[in-house]
Amino acid sequence: MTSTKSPAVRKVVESEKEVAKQLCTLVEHLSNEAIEARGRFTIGLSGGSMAKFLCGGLPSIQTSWDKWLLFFCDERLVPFSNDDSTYKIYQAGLVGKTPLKDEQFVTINPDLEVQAAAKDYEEKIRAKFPDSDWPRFDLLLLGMGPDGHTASLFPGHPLLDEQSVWVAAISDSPKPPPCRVTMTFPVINNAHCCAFAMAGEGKADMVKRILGDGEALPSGMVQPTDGELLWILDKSAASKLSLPPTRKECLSCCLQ
Ligand SMILES: O=C1O[C@H](COP(=O)(O)O)[C@@H](O)[C@H](O)[C@H]1O
Repeated sequence: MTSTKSPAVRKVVESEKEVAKQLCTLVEHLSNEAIEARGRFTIGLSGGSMAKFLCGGLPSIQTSWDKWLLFFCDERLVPFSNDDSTYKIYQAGLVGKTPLKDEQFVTINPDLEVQAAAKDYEEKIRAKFPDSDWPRFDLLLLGMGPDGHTASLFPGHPLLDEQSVWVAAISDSPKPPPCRVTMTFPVINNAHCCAFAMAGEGKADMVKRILGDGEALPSGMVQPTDGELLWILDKSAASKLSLPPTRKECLSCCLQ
């Protein structure tokens, strides 16, 4: 990994619908770029509102779907039949509605206990990134909780300092369900691109604390060392930022 950090590109749009549209345009652009450059597209998904943005818009994009490999930035350790399962949401929202097949999702094994599930998930990722010290995902899509958490990396939690594993187990998540697995910061910050997307007034205070005041909360610790960082916000989520600039020279091609 190199040590240059990219400044965040902030894109502020009118509405939640526009956030989803911008996000799906970004995914389309980066998937085609990655497939052309590296022959495949490796994307990490998040749960919560991110799943709604993507499941609505991705079915209409133009991409070589058979070249996609989909991972989870974090996943809740519950059966795939449980409504808390992030895989369940994407499976229902994308398989059958796009040409994506179940086999293209790299999923956790929800039958394992949490430490074993993290180890197993790391091995599955390692198999797709052989001979790598750290995996280099094309795109990691991240959400931000009201406490500033991202993936399953929560404020004040010892996992924020985890530097040795690709995937960590958490059994005391402050947000239910308590048992989850999560990518760690060295993995997240080694991606070609990390993108946050969010909408609504409920995100505004935390957006200001992180992007405006620079507080070192987990979402603010997403700083790719040699990649792009993008925050797509609607007007309400950006409403407490005094000046929401967009750095036009970067990623502008796909975010008009
Ligand atoms: O629990 C989780 O929360 C975050 C944020 O969710 P949101 O609905 O506020 O966007 C999500 O990114 C993460 O994947 C999930 O496990």
